[in-house]
Amino acid sequence: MPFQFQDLKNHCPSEWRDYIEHSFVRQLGDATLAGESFRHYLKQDYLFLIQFARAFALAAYKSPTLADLRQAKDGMQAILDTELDLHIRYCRDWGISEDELANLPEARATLAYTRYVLDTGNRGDLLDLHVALSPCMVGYGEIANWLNQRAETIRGEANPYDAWIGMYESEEFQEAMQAEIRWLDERLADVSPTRFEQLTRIFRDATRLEIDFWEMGLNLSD
Ligand SMILES: Cc1ncc(C[n+]2csc(CCO)c2C)c(N)n1
Repeated sequence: MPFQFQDLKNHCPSEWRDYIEHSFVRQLGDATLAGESFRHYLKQDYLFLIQFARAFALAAYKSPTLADLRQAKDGMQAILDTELDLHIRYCRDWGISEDELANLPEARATLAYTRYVLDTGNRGDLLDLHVALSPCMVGYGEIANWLNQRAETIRGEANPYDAWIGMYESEEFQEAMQAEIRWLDERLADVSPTRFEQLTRIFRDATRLEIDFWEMGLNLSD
């Protein structure tokens, strides 16, 4: 039986659920999340995005084929040329200036997660790195879909977090998420059970670090 991305989730169902259905996510959906928590999250997410651009640069270095190299370059370019600018504008709407963003210290949860991903990529190969990136690449799309099928979720102007959900439910983002799943399904089909066990550990750890990122937002921890 070839392995698939779905098998990674099946190997840590409680961690995956705790990430997707986290209190931060629920409160964001039903519009009860404290603005202060969301602002803390947004500020740290700016720093997170910068480190993720580095992770795509590492993916380029670790690319065995031209197609992989181009894919890594596109990922880095998307963050540097589009997403960071969008994020800066979004932060401004929430009262966070570019100057403030430029002088932020990294919270421990941001440090732990991003450096874990970079270290996993450094030690391993491109598949290890993609598995470490996958809770980020796939989870946010799943979160938007989970929120949309939840009765308690409020959409539209009554929810100040509506634009956040809108970003990750967008066709463009959902397509990028599916492309990542297809890439992983192709590679995972060829791995041995032992190799799959190693990859499961990486997936579980990265998912736990996503949970910590939500916790950091809720608790305003640095
Ligand atoms: C903690 C945290 N986890 C995941 C994402 C989502 N995300 C960040 S970079 C990226 C790749 C797209 O170019 C995606 C999907 C986030 N923003 N913050």
